[in-house]
Amino acid sequence: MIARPRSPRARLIAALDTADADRAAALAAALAPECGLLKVGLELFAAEGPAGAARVAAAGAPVFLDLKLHDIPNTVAGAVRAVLPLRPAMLTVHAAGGAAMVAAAREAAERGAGADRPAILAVTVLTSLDAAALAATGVAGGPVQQVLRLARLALEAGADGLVCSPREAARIRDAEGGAPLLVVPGVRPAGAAAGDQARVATPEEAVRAGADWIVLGRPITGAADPAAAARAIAEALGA
Ligand SMILES: O=c1ccn([C@@H]2O[C@H](COP(=O)(O)O)[C@@H](O)[C@H]2O)c(=O)[nH]1
Repeated sequence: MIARPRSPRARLIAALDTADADRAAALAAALAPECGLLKVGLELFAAEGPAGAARVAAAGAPVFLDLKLHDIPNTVAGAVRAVLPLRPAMLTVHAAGGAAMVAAAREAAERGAGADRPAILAVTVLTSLDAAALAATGVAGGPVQQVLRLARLALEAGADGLVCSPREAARIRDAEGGAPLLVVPGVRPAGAAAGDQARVATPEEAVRAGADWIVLGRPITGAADPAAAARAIAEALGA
C-alpha cells in the first residue's frame, strides 16, 4: 500500500478531470514529474473506461482512482475486483454506503491484490456541500459532525483513510489520531476561484490542518502552464 508522502511535491495530487483521453494523457505526461499522484475521476472513467485510466498510468506516476463507489456491498466488491488490474494506488468509496460496503471494498482489495492493494479511502461529505445543502439531504448537525460520524464508521469498517475538506482535517486528526491517510480536495491557492467547491482552504492551510495529500484540479489543469502551476503549489508548501 502507498506510503505517506515525504516531500511537498509528493503531497500534491492533480485531478485530471476531462472526458478526452488525449488531453488526459498530455496532462499526465506534463504533471507526472510535478506531483505525487495523478487522479482519474468519474469524468474520464465514464468517457474512456479502464483504457483512459491506463493512458494516465503510462505517464509513470501512481494513480488515484476516484470512482466514489456507492452501492450494495456485493456490487462494490465486484467493482473493486474489476479495477485491480489497473493497479491504482488509491481507490475511493462513499462512507455513506455503510460499514458493510466499506468492509467489502477493503476485503476485495486485500483478496485481489494482497500487500500491493490500493488504499481504500472513504469519502465523508463532498466538499461541494455547504451546511444548507447538507441539511437539505436530511442530515442534521452540519458538515463537521457528519464528517466525524462517517469517518469513525469508515475507519472501524476497515478504510485506510478518508477524503474530507480542509475545514474538517484538524477535527479528524483530533478524533482519530495520526494513523488514517487523509486526502483533501477543496483546495484553492489564495485568490483562485472556488467554483462549485463550498468548503475550501489554501494548500498551506490544508497541510497545517493535517492533510497528507491535497487534491487540486482546475487550479492546475486550467492554467496556461499546468506544470508550472503545480510547481508553484509545491513551492508554497516548501519544496
Ligand atoms: O469531496 C470531494 C471528493 C472528491 N473531489 C474531487 O477532487 C477534485 C477537485 O477538483 P477541483 O477542480 O480542484 O475542484 C475533483 O476531481 C473532484 O471530483 C472533490 O472535489 N470533493
